[in-house]
Amino acid sequence: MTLIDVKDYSVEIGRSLADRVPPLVKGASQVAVLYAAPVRGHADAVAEALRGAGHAVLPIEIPDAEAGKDISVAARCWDELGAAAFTRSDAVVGVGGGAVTDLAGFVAACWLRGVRVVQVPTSLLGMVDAAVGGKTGINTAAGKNLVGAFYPPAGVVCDLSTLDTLPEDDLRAGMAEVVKCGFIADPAILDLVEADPAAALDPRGTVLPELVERAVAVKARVVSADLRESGLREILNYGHTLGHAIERREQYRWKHGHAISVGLVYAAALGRLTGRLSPEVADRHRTVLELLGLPVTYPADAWPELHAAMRVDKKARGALLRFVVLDGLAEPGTLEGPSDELLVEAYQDVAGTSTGSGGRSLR
Ligand SMILES: NC(=O)c1ccc[n+]([C@@H]2O[C@H](COP(=O)([O-])OP(=O)(O)OC[C@H]3O[C@@H](n4cnc5c(N)ncnc54)[C@H](O)[C@@H]3O)[C@@H](O)[C@H]2O)c1
Ligand SMILES: O=C(O)C(=O)C[C@@H](O)[C@H](O)[C@H](O)COP(=O)(O)O
Ligand SMILES: [Zn+2]
Repeated sequence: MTLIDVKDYSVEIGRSLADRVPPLVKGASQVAVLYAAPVRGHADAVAEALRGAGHAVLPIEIPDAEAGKDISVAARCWDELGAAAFTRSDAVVGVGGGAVTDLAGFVAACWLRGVRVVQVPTSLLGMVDAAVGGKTGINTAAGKNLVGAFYPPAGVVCDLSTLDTLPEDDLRAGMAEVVKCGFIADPAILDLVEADPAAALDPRGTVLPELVERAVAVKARVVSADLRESGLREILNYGHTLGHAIERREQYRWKHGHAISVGLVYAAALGRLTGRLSPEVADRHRTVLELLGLPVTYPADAWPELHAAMRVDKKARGALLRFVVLDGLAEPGTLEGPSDELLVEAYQDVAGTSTGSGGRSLR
């Protein structure tokens, strides 16, 4: 097992780790286990380990994927905690993909103004990103993750054996966030993917665990330095300004990682067109993502809707849009208040209508 420390807690990475959960909820009489139907088996294993350690378990099944990140679902969880007389010494455990861990963290952050939460991510994306770092929340009609709290977990248990049941499409989607970490901080990730994309996607091989560890290390370093996103943490949002707009336009039926994949190509185009990023590194975004079978294009006629949706991005300041861009490999920076002309030009890379502007500078 590998341990990666975040400021006040650790991320444990290994196989068959259900028994690592009980020590993290020590002192709790009751433990609510939140999960969605596709991971019921994994949640049962965690519940069994908790019962074995003497805890009373309150299983709460929530709707799958983005349908779970809804205020009505959070309210139902709070009703169940209330009915069970859940106290401040009790604990919540989220078992599932990023949607479950985001919701579980939010439920725990608000109940009695904060009870312990332990995250047990079962998707690749949950392990390398969603369950680590304390961003919790739900979606609203206005956009993605617009209501939430920074609420760090008491611990994160990444049981790699759960990935054996993860659908391949979701495994690929998680790789978008891994690749993001490669571009913003750890280019060895990109080298590993390019050397053998099939190995990178094999949950029983040795490459995927290394990618998980590297991506978690990037996230751990960043959130340890800036939990509340007052500066450095914004780099983890690389590719997300357009990505979240796509998710909203698709009414959350697109996988988060798929939307972020397209968003990464867009962010790379912004870097290239402002003369900050070389055409080679910008192109590398598309090639790495394509090697992993991830989407890199989106319809041209969607632009007006996407542009409007980007206005509620959390990095925006008033009417000023702000993007994370690269000044080189592993050199993230900020692009503030880009012109509409630049935004449209960059979108042509995504819409497949680019006229091949190469390294041309456009500010
Ligand atoms: N809080 C953060 O910092 C952060 C970071 C990145 C993403 N997110 C959020 O995470 C969500 C995306 O997470 P995701 O990609 O895990 O999607 P998801 O939670 O929707 O899971 C994808 C699908 O895989 C299923 N699944 C998960 N693990 C499984 C397993 N081991 N076996 C079988 N099926 C399994 C889920 O039930 C779901 O159907 C988005 O809501 C995104 O906004 C949050
Ligand atoms: O941890 C972060 O910070 C991130 O930005 C990680 C992202 O991958 C993640 O999707 C996050 O939920 C997006 O946050 P948001 O604040 O833009 O909603
Ligand atoms: Zn993300």
